[in-house]
Amino acid sequence: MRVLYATSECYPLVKTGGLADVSAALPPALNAAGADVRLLLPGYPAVLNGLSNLHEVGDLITDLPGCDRARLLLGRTPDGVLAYALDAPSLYNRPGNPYLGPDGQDWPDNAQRFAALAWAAAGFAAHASYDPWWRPDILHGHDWQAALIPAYLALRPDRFSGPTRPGTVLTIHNIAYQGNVGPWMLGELGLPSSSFRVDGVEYYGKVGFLKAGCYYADRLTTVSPTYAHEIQTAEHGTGLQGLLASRSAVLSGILNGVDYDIWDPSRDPHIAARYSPDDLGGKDSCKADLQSAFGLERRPDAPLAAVVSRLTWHKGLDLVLDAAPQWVAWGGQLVVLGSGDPASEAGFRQLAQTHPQSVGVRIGYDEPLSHRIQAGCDLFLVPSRSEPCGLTQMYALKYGSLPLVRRTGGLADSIIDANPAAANDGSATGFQFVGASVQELLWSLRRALTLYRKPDRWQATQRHAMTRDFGWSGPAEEYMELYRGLVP
Ligand SMILES: Nc1ncnc2c1ncn2[C@@H]1O[C@H](COP(=O)(O)OP(=O)(O)O[C@H]2O[C@H](CO)[C@@H](O)[C@H](O)[C@H]2O)[C@@H](O)[C@H]1O
Repeated sequence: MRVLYATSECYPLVKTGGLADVSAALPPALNAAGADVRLLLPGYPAVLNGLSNLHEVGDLITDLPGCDRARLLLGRTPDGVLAYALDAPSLYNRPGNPYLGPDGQDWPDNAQRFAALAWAAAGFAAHASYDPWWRPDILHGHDWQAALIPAYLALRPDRFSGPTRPGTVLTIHNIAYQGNVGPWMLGELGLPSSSFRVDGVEYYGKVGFLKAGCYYADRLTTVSPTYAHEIQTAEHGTGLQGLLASRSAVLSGILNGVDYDIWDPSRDPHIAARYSPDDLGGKDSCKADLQSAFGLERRPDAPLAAVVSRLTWHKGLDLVLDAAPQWVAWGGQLVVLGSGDPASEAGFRQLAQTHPQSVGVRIGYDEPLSHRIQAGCDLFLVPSRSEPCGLTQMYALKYGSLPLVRRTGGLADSIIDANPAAANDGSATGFQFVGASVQELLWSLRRALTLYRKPDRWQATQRHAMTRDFGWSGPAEEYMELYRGLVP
């Protein structure tokens, strides 16, 4: 089973969020399950510099949207997965964030940049010249950046028909990001004007990349079963709910996994002391390390809650901001690592200034610090309004930092609330709340505090959380089954 896995980010080469973690971990897991997966990545400087043994394959590509000359290079990721880099300097040779310019705004040509990625992926279906030695059976695109792949196959048979048509899969990691552009872009994107209709690429008067993918892909997946259901509703579907409901027979939710080579407190090089379910002692040192890193009062008995997140509205962190004064009044501490919405950044900065002994805030992106936070906190907060899967709550389980989450998407599917029934039979792994309100968040913080004040029961819950298996082998099997359904 040859799978071309087209994605706009992959850890550790380029990462802005969870998509990068999945793109790094799922392909090796699929390869271990018997597939032959190769990545296709935009040739950002970090990708060209980070892939080893990079060499040119195939002919020059001269028909990409928005770019007249590009090369395909093949190399290996640090995890050993083969990866094609689409070397199109006019589109990708820019430093920093893959989507945003130095002014913090989207690059104005993002539509062309990611249409080109999809175009190159679709080209593998037709052109033996792309890589004479390797033709994919499946084209698997991720998020809006790769969502035009199935649209190109369907709408441009003049360019993209080959001896056999590969199956197409589109995975939605977050439906909130859709890639919508004005209809005047159709020609530049290589889409026929006849496709600008509701049963095509049109989406509320615009060209919708994600919409087009949802319409044309053979299979649609998203990253948790609950989110697969939620995106068919008006509350979460962001306008695509009708289309997705009409395609529910080919839509499924496969929960993401965790790469335990990277996220495991018994061998994490970033944390102050190693620990495991059998010996939790090191976690106290990690907590002390975290308190001093954020200049907080060194109180071993203070319940320390933490957030590591992009600061966007859908992550629900305004609720944390509003609940924090009460949490501090209860004796709690809080550390926050994140960046994003300027108002949210300012709010957290202000909170830390008001409570310097109890609240520490770091605005920015810091991978090693995120490990120290996972290890050093007691409670890990993910109060998202919507959360397709969420990875940090699963990392927190492994680090014995009990997740406190809103019951939505993958948070609902991965955390078992410490309600009386679950607490009695020992199955609880964290805390959930339902309504996106400060009152509900505070109520579950209070429940967490009550459990925290019973160290034996708290530690039993930690141990249970730490031994849950959210590795990638199960999800990889589910993707394999899906692929098999597409290959005759
Ligand atoms: N300031 C910071 N410093 C360091 N590290 C930071 C950071 N901010 C975030 N991170 C890291 O980025 C990743 C975030 O992953 P998530 O799954 O929580 O969210 P994201 O919304 O980006 O991903 C989308 O895609 C993923 C993958 O499918 C889904 O799980 C998710 O629900 C969906 O919204 C984690 O590895 C986290 O540690």
